[in-house]
Amino acid sequence: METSRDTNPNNVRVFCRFRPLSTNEAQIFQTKFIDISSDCKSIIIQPSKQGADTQIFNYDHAFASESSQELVYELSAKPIVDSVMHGFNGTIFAYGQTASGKTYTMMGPSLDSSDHVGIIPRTISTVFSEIDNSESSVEFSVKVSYCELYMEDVKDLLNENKGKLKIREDKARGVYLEGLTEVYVSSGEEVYELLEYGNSNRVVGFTRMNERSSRSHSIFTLTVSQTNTVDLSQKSGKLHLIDLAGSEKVSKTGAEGTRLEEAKKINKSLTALGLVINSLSKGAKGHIPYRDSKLTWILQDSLGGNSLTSVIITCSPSLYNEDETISSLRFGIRAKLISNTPKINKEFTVGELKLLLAEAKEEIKKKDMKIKKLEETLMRAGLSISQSTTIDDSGLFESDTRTEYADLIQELEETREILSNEVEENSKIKDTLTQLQLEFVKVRNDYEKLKTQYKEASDFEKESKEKDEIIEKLKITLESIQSEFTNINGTKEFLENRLVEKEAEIDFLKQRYEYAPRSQSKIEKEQKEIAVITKYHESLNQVDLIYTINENLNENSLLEERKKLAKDLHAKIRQLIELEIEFEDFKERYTALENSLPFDVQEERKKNCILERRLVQLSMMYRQLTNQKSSLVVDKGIHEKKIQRLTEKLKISENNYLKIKEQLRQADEQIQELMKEVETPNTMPRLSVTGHSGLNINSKIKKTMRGGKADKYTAILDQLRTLSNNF
Ligand SMILES: Nc1ncnc2c1ncn2[C@@H]1O[C@H](COP(=O)(O)OP(=O)(O)OP(=O)(O)O)[C@@H](O)[C@H]1O
Repeated sequence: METSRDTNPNNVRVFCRFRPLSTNEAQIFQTKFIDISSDCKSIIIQPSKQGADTQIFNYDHAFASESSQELVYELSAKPIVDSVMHGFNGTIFAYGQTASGKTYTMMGPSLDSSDHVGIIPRTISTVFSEIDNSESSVEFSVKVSYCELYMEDVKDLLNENKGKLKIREDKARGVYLEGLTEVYVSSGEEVYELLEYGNSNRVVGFTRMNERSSRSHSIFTLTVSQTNTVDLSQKSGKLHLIDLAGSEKVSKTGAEGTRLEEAKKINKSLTALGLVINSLSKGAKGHIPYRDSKLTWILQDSLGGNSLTSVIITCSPSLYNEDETISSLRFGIRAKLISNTPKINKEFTVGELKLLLAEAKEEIKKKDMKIKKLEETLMRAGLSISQSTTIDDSGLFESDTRTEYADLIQELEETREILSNEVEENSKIKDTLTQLQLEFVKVRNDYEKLKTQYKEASDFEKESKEKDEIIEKLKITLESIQSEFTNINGTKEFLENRLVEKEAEIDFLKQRYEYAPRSQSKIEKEQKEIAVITKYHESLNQVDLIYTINENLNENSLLEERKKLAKDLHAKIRQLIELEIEFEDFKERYTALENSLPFDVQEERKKNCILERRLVQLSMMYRQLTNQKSSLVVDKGIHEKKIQRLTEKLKISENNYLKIKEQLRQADEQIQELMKEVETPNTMPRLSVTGHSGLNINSKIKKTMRGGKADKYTAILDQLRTLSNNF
């Protein structure tokens, strides 16, 4: 048997995986009957019976026993996971006889060993790492559900109290399970916890072929929704990861009682799956028996619908299982022929809707022109285009042409109606989007305003802090000035006292002078006389000078006058000399008088002089200090007024702070409400779950994540929250 390798990219992709021989098989049925081609695309089965042909099965990839879990994931699952991250639906399921390695492939032998984990845990890691690495403008939300189909009943593995779930179908949601628990998650760890919890609820039992045989089909579903916060476009991808129960020959598994009943149901649903795949592989357009079993009904979209699907056929390499292996390989070949119609599940942006609208308008225009031309042709043929005029009336056309024309008109009318409906629909969507955009702009503006207010508030806070510091400094300066002033006052008082003392001393000294042979006043009087004489002498010298000048000017005419003046001058000089002699005499007498004073009086005089100088200095200091004091008093007044003004400003700013804080709180509330409105999923019913401890399976609250972990919007909210908390 040979199958075509070149298939449509939308076809179900099929992989085949052989597990290693089990211990039993290795001991008893060692013979391997299969080979894998060198390009790992084909399985070659050598005939075990004489005369039979070699069989070749072609797949997208064939994994040998030693293939790693990572390789299986990278080739069979990763491309689908990537597509889900781009808004496509995806399904990955493992199919094969019991104990062929389905659970090993989908889940892995244990969730704890990272090297050996299977497709489901690896998918979870990919999803969260792709979210982390995507654009920060994209907002993600991820929700998971986990259920099993046991004995033809659907059970919620995340809430065992749910009972049997019903399968529903509607246009908007397609096929879904009513009441299935869907949990929003924001990290791989959360999903692992849910997985472990769900796995612990799965029905697993011992059979002769498998110690831990899955007695149910399990469906783990991840829905990744994303919103581009720039153009507001939205898309969401749903990924079903399915571990089917294995078909089994009851004679081999030795199933009895419950195990037998389980085996019957499992085989029945797998037969239904085979029939659906058969119908689809033949390209049947009509009825596909999806509803013949719950398994095929649930998988309706994954098989021939809006989904990218990978099937991994798991097989035993042992000759003991030859029939089952060949049967599984055939199933895979049929599945490979199924063509799906995957499409991105996205909401249009305004720009895209505008484009669609423009295209629709263009189409209408073309059709209108066609109609017009046809009408003109009719007119030229002498027909009017009134309601009553029919082609039959004219009798001008052959019946074929009439029918064609009528069909065309009909088609045009229908197209026009469809297009106008579309235009109407588009304009409604456009309005909604415009409305949403306006709301978004409003929220953004509000945020900008708040940001500005916050900035102003912080500036004001900074300014106030600076002012507070200045006030503090001024207070300290004032205090030091006041203490300096007090010191100066003390010094001033001390100096005043000293002055009084010194004045008393001077008085005392003055009294002592009275006993001297010549009093101080007399000395002063003599000094004054000496000064007068010196002045007079100087004036005489001046007159002499003038006289000399005049003499040079007019020697002859003033001769007489000169003689007279010379005479006067001589007389005055004589007088001066006499006065000088007398002055010298006075001086001598004064010195003698001073020398004749007793020693202590002389000392007292010297002291007196020093004290007088000190007194002058102190008086000057006192005057300076008084001036300083008065300027300090003025400064103090100014500073006090400044402090008063700043205190008033501070009060005003405190009030402003309180107002801004209140505004921020209100804005935060508004944003929270807005976000709740935007985020609340309106399609999924809210579930109330009870009975689990520790595990948050009640999480119907959407947890949004930003690509690149640079969550701007959340950051804004956090900023606002912190801001309001900080106040
Ligand atoms: N590729 C593999 N490498 C090593 N061991 C494997 C591999 N595949 C399966 N096994 C082992 O084979 C045994 C059966 O595997 P598994 O339980 O996955 O089969 P199954 O198809 O899920 O069976 P069932 O349909 O009964 O649930 C397990 O012990 C498993 O560890």
